[in-house]
Amino acid sequence: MAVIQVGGLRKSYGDVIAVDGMEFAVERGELYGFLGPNGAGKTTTIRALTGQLRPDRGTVRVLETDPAAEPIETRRRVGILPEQQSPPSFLTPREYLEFVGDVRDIEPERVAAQTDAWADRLGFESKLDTLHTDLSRGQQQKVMITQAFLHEPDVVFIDEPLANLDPLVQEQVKRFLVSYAAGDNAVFVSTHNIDVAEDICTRVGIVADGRIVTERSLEDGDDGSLLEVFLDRVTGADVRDAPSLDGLESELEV
Ligand SMILES: Nc1ncnc2c1ncn2[C@@H]1O[C@H](COP(=O)(O)OP(=O)(O)OP(=O)(O)O)[C@@H](O)[C@H]1O
Repeated sequence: MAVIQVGGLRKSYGDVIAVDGMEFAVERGELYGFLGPNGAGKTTTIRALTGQLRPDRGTVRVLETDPAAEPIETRRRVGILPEQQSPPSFLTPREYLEFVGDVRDIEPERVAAQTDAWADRLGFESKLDTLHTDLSRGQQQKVMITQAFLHEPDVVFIDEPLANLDPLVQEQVKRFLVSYAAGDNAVFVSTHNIDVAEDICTRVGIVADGRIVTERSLEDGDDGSLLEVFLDRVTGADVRDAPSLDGLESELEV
């Protein structure tokens, strides 16, 4: 049974139609990639899925709950790593994670154990008691990843999970996401990065103009690379006319 379900979703901001006719479903065990260019409607969809905005039309269900009707309950049960969000500058990672644990009703001992495990996994043990204002962007991103998984949620929404991380930590986070999804959870990753989607996702939905234009399972070896499908469905370009795939690919990784 699907733990994330979106049907006929529409959301506009004034005259701008950000999402229209968005449809997809994600089941436990899937690492679903939401891949699309700037302005395709990815963040708007995630905000509808996490109870941060009310759709104009359509159905949104997360763990069988309507996030617009029960935003607090939804946010308690899922993990969210929003795009470009930083932990509070006036707190240390340890204080912030204690605060997050408190809001989510997690036992303090479990919060402490999870904090130590994540600090060890991502290598920020020495920064646990340093104010966020004195941490690098990458170190702050590690704290944000930790808060999303602190309560070991069944469903996690992540916007650009690898932003600001060095290559070694990127590999660790990628491996963690794959194993977390395989443990009967659903991980939903929004990204521009075709390589990352191809590397870790079990299935990818390609988003353009506010809806999914095609979906690809990456487990059963669908024909063609994701880049070719992306170019064909999003830009209408024939990849054989392209002078260099590498050049195009880096252009797409905004
Ligand atoms: N608060 C807002 N007010 C007006 N228009 C908005 C607002 N938020 C988003 N939009 C518009 O809605 C469309 C979809 O935006 P959205 O942020 O959902 O795209 P996205 O796929 O997440 O893009 P990116 O990859 O650049 O983050 C864009 O045209 C954007 O300009």
